Amino acid sequence: MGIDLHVAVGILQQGDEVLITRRLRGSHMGGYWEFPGGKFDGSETAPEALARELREELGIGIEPAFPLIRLKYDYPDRRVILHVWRIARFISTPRSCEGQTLRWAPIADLDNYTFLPANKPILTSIRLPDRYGFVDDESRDPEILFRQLQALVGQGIRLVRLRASGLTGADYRALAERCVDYCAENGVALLLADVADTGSVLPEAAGLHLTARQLMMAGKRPLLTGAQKWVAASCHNGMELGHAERIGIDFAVLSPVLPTATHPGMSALGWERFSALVEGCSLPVFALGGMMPENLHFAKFQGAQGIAAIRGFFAQ
Ligand SMILES: Nc1nc2c([nH]c(=O)n2[C@H]2C[C@H](O)[C@@H](COP(=O)(O)OP(=O)(O)OP(=O)(O)O)O2)c(=O)[nH]1
Ligand SMILES: [Mg+2]
Repeated sequence: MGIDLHVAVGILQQGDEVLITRRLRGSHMGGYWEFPGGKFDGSETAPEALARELREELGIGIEPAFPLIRLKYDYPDRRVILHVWRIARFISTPRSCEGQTLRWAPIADLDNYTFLPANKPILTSIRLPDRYGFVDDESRDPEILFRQLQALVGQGIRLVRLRASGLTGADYRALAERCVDYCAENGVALLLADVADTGSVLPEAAGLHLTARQLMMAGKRPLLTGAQKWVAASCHNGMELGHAERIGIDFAVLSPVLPTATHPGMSALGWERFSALVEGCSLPVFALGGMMPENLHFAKFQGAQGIAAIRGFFAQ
């Protein structure tokens, strides 16, 4: 395949709506919906290409916020590398400068549009928050675990993994039932631990989070019934990330990024390695291991969707 085609893509959001555009018939992949943007010119950086493309296509001036996701996709005739950025602010009202259809679409309705086939991870990334909290205590006490969930939700966390490694079978299921109800009332997406343990609770939850071991044993993405479920996976290296991507996992958590008190013996990846691994993977990836709220902004510039933590969200 020819050279890699670098493309800058901008996500403009107002309230619950994002700006989508429809590719002109006659262009590469004409008729599909996409996000505004276009190819890098010469030695432009992503923010430079984005500023120029959005001026040309929408007639607006922009201030980029941070990189949301970077991904690679092979079309039959070309490989594209999409550099997707969130836009912090824009000046003047976006209008169609090239005859393309523009629409402010509610994020909840994006599945109703036929997007370019490369865009699936972008849609996941837009829907995901930038903080992922784990309920994870060695404790076997469901009360303690439930209070951990309440505390995470109290911190504004809207995506939670119910790991509860000390509980199995009916005990885990009973806790999961309680947590699913609480999360539904509070607008929180709850990911459960294991299909075997969750049974009838699973359709009520937002999805599943697989351990690295479960991931590597899975020959395909677990099929979940119900509207728009997520399957996430824990990864520690490029092989696991690659497998997650191949079997259609929606997003990953990569760890340990920094040394942690909970896994003192384990050697940390460090940000440089984290960044390189994320660059080789086209899924949204959360950074886990020693994460504190103040790491969030930096993590995004290292390619992360955001940060995941067990205790870090409660640091003083
Ligand atoms: N703008 C944009 N391009 C995308 C998205 N997803 C995706 O696969 N692409 C691909 C399609 C195209 O092959 C490539 C963008 O190239 P393009 O032809 O639109 O580039 P451009 O805006 O500079 O257009 P032109 O100057 O060639 O007319 O990236 C997306 O969401 N937005
Ligand atoms: Mg374009």
